[in-house]
Amino acid sequence: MSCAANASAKKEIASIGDRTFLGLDLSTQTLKACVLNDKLEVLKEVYVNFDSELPEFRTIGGAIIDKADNRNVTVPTIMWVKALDMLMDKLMLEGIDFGKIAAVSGSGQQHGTVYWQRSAEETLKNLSSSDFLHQQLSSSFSVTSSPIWMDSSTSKQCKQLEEAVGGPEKLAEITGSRAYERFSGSQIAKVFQTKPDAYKNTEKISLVSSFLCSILLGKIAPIDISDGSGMNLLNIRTKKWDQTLLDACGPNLAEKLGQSVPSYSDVGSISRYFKERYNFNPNCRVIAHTGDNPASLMGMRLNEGWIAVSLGTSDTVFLWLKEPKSVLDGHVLCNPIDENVYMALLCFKNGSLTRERIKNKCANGSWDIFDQLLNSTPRGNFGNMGLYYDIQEILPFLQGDYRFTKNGSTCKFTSLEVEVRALVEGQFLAKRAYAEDFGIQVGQGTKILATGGASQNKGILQVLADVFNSPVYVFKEANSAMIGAGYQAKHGLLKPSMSYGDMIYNLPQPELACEPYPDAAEIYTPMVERYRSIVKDLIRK
Ligand SMILES: Nc1ncnc2c1ncn2[C@@H]1O[C@H](COP(=O)(O)OP(=O)(O)O)[C@@H](O)[C@H]1O
Ligand SMILES: O=C(CO)[C@@H](O)[C@H](O)COP(=O)(O)O
Repeated sequence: MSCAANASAKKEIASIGDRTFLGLDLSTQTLKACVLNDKLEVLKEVYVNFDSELPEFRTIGGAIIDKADNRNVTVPTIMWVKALDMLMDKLMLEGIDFGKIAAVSGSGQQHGTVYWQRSAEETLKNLSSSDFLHQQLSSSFSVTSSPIWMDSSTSKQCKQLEEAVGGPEKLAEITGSRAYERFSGSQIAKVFQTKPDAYKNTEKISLVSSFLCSILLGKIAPIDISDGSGMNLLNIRTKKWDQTLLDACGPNLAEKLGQSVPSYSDVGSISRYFKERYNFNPNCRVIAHTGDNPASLMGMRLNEGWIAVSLGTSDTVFLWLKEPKSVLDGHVLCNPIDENVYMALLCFKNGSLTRERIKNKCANGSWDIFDQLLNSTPRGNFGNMGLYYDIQEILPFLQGDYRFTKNGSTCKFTSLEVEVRALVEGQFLAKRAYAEDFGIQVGQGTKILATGGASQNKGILQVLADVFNSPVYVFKEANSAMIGAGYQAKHGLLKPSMSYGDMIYNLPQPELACEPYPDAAEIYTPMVERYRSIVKDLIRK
């Protein structure tokens, strides 16, 4: 190390009150960043939207869906790298003092996998700070398009994984979930089976979260146990990979994945590339990155008694869980704050993009008109109900549009406003039905915390409050995964001297957005039962 480098290595990060934290979120449609001060207030946010700012990759909603069957869904991995180049430049243009950043953490859309070519780690270590990352990492991926969470092409591999351990119940008991098509284990198995040479040339496999972390670290970062629980490969009790499951997916998988770590782990200092190109302080620490839902749990400061509903590209329902449980519909993940507890997660694929389709069809592409239509129909929608699945849904496993009047199935509703309400009510009826099946108590005393892009929409939140017969709260900041990553940066840096609870103790409480109408239970409790029976029929058919 030169004298100058040595001196700068000793340079302290800004005084404690002056230090900042960087939180990143590589979600489906956007790469987001926030800079938080030591009080965890947001100083700056910047975004790179994939469809509009990186049009050369031709994504729609951040993904490329294979039109042949709508089941193969991927993203060119290099697009995410280029987005990071752009995000860093935006932060620089905003005048961020990178030297004050004490720690960085991040989150990523869950389940997606990145396949690092042999020698990629060498490339990561030796990046030249005068060039963009995407110019230098363009040949670092043995599989150039990463399968993401919207993919549903791996039913065959799911069956194989369940058979390897004695059935779906056993797999759910070990890993927190039965086999799901989007989970990383079956995706890796598909790569091994369909692209054996690419698999052989793969030195390491990352999740989207640990891939982002690897770039900041300048070496392959470990997978954290919380995002790792979305792979069908990790034993959620021992927090170790399950060898039988690894063997069922492909050879030498343990080496390719590396050891998993608790989500708050300090995994090293920021790489030379970021120090030289952006003037990061050499003492800036990189904290492990996690999945966007676990990061949201942190950002929403969720504790017992609350149910979180995230309305992003996917819609998810999640909550804090003290003990793991075995369920066939839904997931149990290791908790990103404390490895001795868990979180429950339900995921619905057809969230915001489906709402956008109906907005474009019925409301001229305007959320304001969408809201007017929603508000011009009564709760219960005159007995009309709709289920809309643009792509293969997870819960329930259905695709297509299904419309019902109070007398039975129909191909078309009589008005646009009925269609809009049918969509929104149908989406929340599904969430309530699956939440109840999971064992979540809905009703008396339930409090809902909403987040994600669509949580800015009061009309949508009112339907959520009514269907769940519970008040809905929001934080001013709707991007809880990004904020949660910022919190994890500080938590990981200070642990064990400061607990997460102490760290967030003085932060503002969420604000009440909507309360249910007095007739909500009377209207929606029977509708949940009707929804269950419709779904049962559709699945049987
Ligand atoms: N006013 C609004 N009403 C309903 N949905 C909205 C509104 N504003 C944004 N959205 C939705 O938010 C979505 C993006 O949410 P976001 O949480 O950023 O997604 P992700 O994190 O998955 O990339 C968009 O697809 C858009 O449909
Ligand atoms: O598959 C899941 C969770 O199991 C999704 O929730 C992804 O994590 C994508 O998240 P968003 O981009 O929609 O926030």
